[in-house]
Amino acid sequence: MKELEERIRKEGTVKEGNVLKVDAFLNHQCDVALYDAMGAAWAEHFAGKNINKILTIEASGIGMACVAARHFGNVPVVFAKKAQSINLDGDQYVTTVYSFTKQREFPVIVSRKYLGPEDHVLLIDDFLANGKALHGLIDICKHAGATVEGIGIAVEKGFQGGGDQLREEGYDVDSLAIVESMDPTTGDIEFRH
Ligand SMILES: O=P(O)(O)OC[C@H]1O[C@H](OP(=O)(O)OP(=O)(O)O)[C@H](O)[C@@H]1O
Ligand SMILES: O=c1[nH]c(=O)c2nc[nH]c2[nH]1
Repeated sequence: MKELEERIRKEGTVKEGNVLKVDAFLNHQCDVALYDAMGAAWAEHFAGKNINKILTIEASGIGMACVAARHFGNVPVVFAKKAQSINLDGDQYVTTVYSFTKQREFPVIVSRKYLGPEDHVLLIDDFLANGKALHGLIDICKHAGATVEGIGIAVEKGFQGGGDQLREEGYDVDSLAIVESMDPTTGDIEFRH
């Protein structure tokens, strides 16, 4: 998606440790018009798929998933929680995911009330790096008997391999920008086309 690539080039910064910082518009300060264009792009890619729910993971996926839902007939958005809470009741699907930015494992929790065998799910997230978060969400869908219809990602870091692994596993992954390489010394970013 040209608009997203341009924003990454203009406002993104490359940090040591394979970190691309895009918090000026994507995952701290949120450009809602950009989110809307991203939602439209995913809706075009997944047109014809019977999607009745969007599943994401806190925190950064939530905003863009909610805006994207407007392009999928206002389907409900469920976000997996990364901590137990007294506000979470009843039966839950639970798995564990290693967080790329926080560098530790988190429980990933979805209430059984909000995901089941009747669900045809679009997974959405801001970043796809090693694929840990997505595999956690897929794991939860498997436990729930839900069908994963596709995966919509804003920024995939192609060089970390998580996206290609998911494609090899047969998932339809639509990443709106795929970073093929990035250099923290020069700040250069190359995209895959
Ligand atoms: O493909 P992966 O290697 O799993 O990396 C991608 C995940 O990393 C980030 O989550 P993180 O837990 O780092 O932070 P967040 O709270 O900002 O969503 C991002 O939001 C994705 O969920
Ligand atoms: O802001 C972010 N930048 C990244 O490079 C990244 N990788 C996973 N999750 C990420 N979030």
